[in-house]
Amino acid sequence: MSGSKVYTLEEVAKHNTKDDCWLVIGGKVYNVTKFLEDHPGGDDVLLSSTAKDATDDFEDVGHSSTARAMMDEYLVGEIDAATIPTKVKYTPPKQPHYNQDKTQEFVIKILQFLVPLAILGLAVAVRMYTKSESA
Ligand code: HEM
Repeated sequence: MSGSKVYTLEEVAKHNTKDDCWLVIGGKVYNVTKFLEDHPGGDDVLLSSTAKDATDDFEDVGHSSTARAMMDEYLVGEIDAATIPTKVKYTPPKQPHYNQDKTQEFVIKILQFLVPLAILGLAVAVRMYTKSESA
Protein backbone atom coordinates (compact mmCIF):
# COMPACT_ATOMS: atom_id res chain seq x y z
CA MET A 1 0.00 0.00 0.00
CA SER A 2 1.25 3.53 -0.61
CA GLY A 3 2.32 5.60 2.33
CA SER A 4 0.86 8.82 1.03
CA LYS A 5 -2.65 8.71 2.46
CA VAL A 6 -3.25 11.13 5.30
CA TYR A 7 -5.39 9.89 8.17
CA THR A 8 -6.87 11.71 11.10
CA LEU A 9 -6.23 10.34 14.58
CA GLU A 10 -9.96 9.67 14.82
CA GLU A 11 -9.78 7.37 11.77
CA VAL A 12 -6.69 5.58 13.06
CA ALA A 13 -8.27 5.18 16.49
CA LYS A 14 -10.97 2.92 15.03
CA HIS A 15 -8.32 0.30 14.32
CA ASN A 16 -7.61 -0.72 17.87
CA THR A 17 -8.36 -4.44 18.08
CA LYS A 18 -6.41 -7.66 17.72
CA ASP A 19 -7.95 -8.16 14.29
CA ASP A 20 -7.25 -4.65 13.11
CA CYS A 21 -4.47 -2.70 14.79
CA TRP A 22 -3.00 0.57 13.57
CA LEU A 23 -0.28 2.62 15.19
CA VAL A 24 0.90 6.20 14.86
CA ILE A 25 4.68 6.48 15.17
CA GLY A 26 6.79 9.44 14.08
CA GLY A 27 4.02 11.05 12.07
CA LYS A 28 3.35 7.85 10.12
CA VAL A 29 0.52 5.34 10.31
CA TYR A 30 1.26 1.63 10.49
CA ASN A 31 -1.10 -1.29 10.14
CA VAL A 32 0.56 -3.81 12.44
CA THR A 33 -2.32 -6.31 12.53
CA LYS A 34 -0.24 -9.04 10.91
CA PHE A 35 2.71 -8.23 13.13
CA LEU A 36 0.86 -8.46 16.44
CA GLU A 37 1.69 -12.11 17.02
CA ASP A 38 5.29 -11.74 15.92
CA HIS A 39 6.09 -8.61 17.91
CA PRO A 40 8.86 -9.55 20.37
CA GLY A 41 7.37 -7.14 22.91
CA GLY A 42 3.97 -8.84 22.69
CA ASP A 43 0.64 -7.79 21.22
CA ASP A 44 -0.66 -6.16 24.40
CA VAL A 45 1.81 -3.30 24.27
CA LEU A 46 0.95 -2.63 20.65
CA LEU A 47 -2.77 -2.65 21.39
CA SER A 48 -2.31 -0.31 24.30
CA SER A 49 -0.45 2.11 22.03
CA THR A 50 -3.36 2.48 19.60
CA ALA A 51 -5.58 5.54 19.23
CA LYS A 52 -2.80 7.91 20.15
CA ASP A 53 0.59 9.11 19.07
CA ALA A 54 2.70 6.07 20.02
CA THR A 55 6.01 7.72 19.13
CA ASP A 56 7.10 8.11 22.74
CA ASP A 57 6.06 4.54 23.61
CA PHE A 58 8.04 3.26 20.66
CA GLU A 59 11.11 5.39 21.39
CA ASP A 60 11.07 4.69 25.14
CA VAL A 61 11.68 1.00 24.44
CA GLY A 62 14.79 1.87 22.46
CA HIS A 63 13.92 -0.23 19.41
CA SER A 64 16.82 -1.49 17.34
CA SER A 65 17.55 -0.44 13.77
CA THR A 66 16.25 -3.84 12.72
CA ALA A 67 12.93 -2.99 14.33
CA ARG A 68 12.89 0.37 12.56
CA ALA A 69 13.64 -1.26 9.23
CA MET A 70 10.69 -3.60 9.72
CA MET A 71 8.26 -0.73 10.07
CA ASP A 72 8.17 0.15 6.36
CA GLU A 73 6.45 -3.10 5.67
CA TYR A 74 3.43 -2.00 7.69
CA LEU A 75 3.27 1.63 6.57
CA VAL A 76 -0.16 2.67 5.33
CA GLY A 77 0.01 6.46 5.42
CA GLU A 78 0.65 9.56 7.40
CA ILE A 79 -1.13 11.16 10.29
CA ASP A 80 -2.71 14.57 10.06
CA ALA A 81 -0.62 16.16 12.82
CA ALA A 82 -3.34 18.69 13.56
CA THR A 83 -5.57 15.88 14.83
CA ILE A 84 -3.08 14.79 17.48
CA PRO A 85 -3.84 16.59 20.70
CA THR A 86 -0.85 18.66 21.69
CA LYS A 87 0.92 17.61 24.81
CA VAL A 88 0.03 19.56 27.86
CA LYS A 89 3.28 21.24 28.68
CA TYR A 90 3.97 21.46 32.37
CA THR A 91 5.05 24.87 33.42
CA PRO A 92 5.98 25.07 37.07
CA PRO A 93 4.13 27.76 38.99
CA LYS A 94 6.14 30.91 39.35
CA GLN A 95 7.71 30.99 42.78
CA PRO A 96 7.53 34.31 44.52
CA HIS A 97 10.99 35.58 45.23
CA TYR A 98 11.19 35.46 48.96
CA ASN A 99 13.71 37.61 50.75
CA GLN A 100 14.88 39.39 47.68
CA ASP A 101 16.02 42.06 50.05
CA LYS A 102 18.83 40.33 51.92
CA THR A 103 19.27 43.12 54.49
CA GLN A 104 16.82 41.53 56.91
CA GLU A 105 18.62 38.22 56.69
CA PHE A 106 21.92 39.94 57.31
CA VAL A 107 20.63 41.81 60.37
CA ILE A 108 19.30 38.56 61.84
CA LYS A 109 22.70 36.90 61.35
CA ILE A 110 24.48 39.77 63.06
CA LEU A 111 21.99 39.65 65.94
CA GLN A 112 22.43 35.90 66.29
CA PHE A 113 26.08 36.57 66.83
CA LEU A 114 25.80 39.71 68.93
CA VAL A 115 23.03 38.71 71.35
CA PRO A 116 24.90 35.75 72.95
CA LEU A 117 28.01 37.94 73.09
CA ALA A 118 26.06 40.68 74.85
CA ILE A 119 24.66 38.18 77.36
CA LEU A 120 28.13 36.86 78.01
CA GLY A 121 29.46 40.39 78.44
CA LEU A 122 26.63 41.19 80.82
CA ALA A 123 27.30 38.05 82.83
CA VAL A 124 30.99 38.91 83.11
CA ALA A 125 30.15 42.50 84.10
CA VAL A 126 27.68 41.37 86.76
CA ARG A 127 30.20 38.87 88.07
CA MET A 128 32.93 41.49 88.28
CA TYR A 129 30.57 43.98 89.90
CA THR A 130 29.34 41.53 92.52
CA LYS A 131 32.93 40.39 93.18
CA SER A 132 34.22 43.92 93.78
CA GLU A 133 31.20 44.64 96.02
CA SER A 134 31.80 41.59 98.17
CA ALA A 135 35.50 42.30 98.44
C1 HEM B 1 5.64 -0.93 13.76
C2 HEM B 1 5.96 -0.79 15.03
C3 HEM B 1 6.89 -1.71 15.79
C4 HEM B 1 7.82 -2.60 15.35
C5 HEM B 1 8.19 -2.95 13.90
C6 HEM B 1 8.43 -3.19 16.53
C7 HEM B 1 9.43 -4.16 16.49
C8 HEM B 1 10.06 -4.66 17.59
C9 HEM B 1 11.21 -5.53 17.56
C10 HEM B 1 11.90 -6.05 16.30
C11 HEM B 1 11.55 -5.80 18.84
C12 HEM B 1 12.74 -6.68 19.32
C13 HEM B 1 13.82 -5.78 19.93
C14 HEM B 1 14.41 -4.80 18.94
O1 HEM B 1 14.85 -5.25 17.85
O2 HEM B 1 14.44 -3.60 19.24
C15 HEM B 1 10.60 -5.12 19.69
C16 HEM B 1 10.61 -5.18 21.06
C17 HEM B 1 9.71 -4.51 21.87
N1 HEM B 1 8.78 -3.59 21.47
FE1 HEM B 1 8.31 -3.15 19.57
N2 HEM B 1 7.87 -2.66 17.66
C18 HEM B 1 6.92 -1.75 17.24
C19 HEM B 1 6.16 -0.96 18.05
C20 HEM B 1 6.15 -0.98 19.42
C21 HEM B 1 5.32 -0.15 20.27
C22 HEM B 1 4.35 0.92 19.79
C23 HEM B 1 5.60 -0.49 21.54
C24 HEM B 1 4.92 0.13 22.73
C25 HEM B 1 5.41 0.22 23.90
C26 HEM B 1 6.60 -1.55 21.52
C27 HEM B 1 7.14 -2.18 22.61
C28 HEM B 1 8.12 -3.12 22.59
C29 HEM B 1 8.63 -3.80 23.75
C30 HEM B 1 8.15 -3.60 25.20
C31 HEM B 1 9.62 -4.66 23.30
C32 HEM B 1 10.42 -5.64 24.15
C33 HEM B 1 11.72 -5.11 24.55
C34 HEM B 1 12.46 -6.19 25.30
O3 HEM B 1 11.83 -6.94 26.07
O4 HEM B 1 13.65 -6.29 25.09
N3 HEM B 1 6.91 -1.82 20.20
N4 HEM B 1 9.72 -4.43 18.92
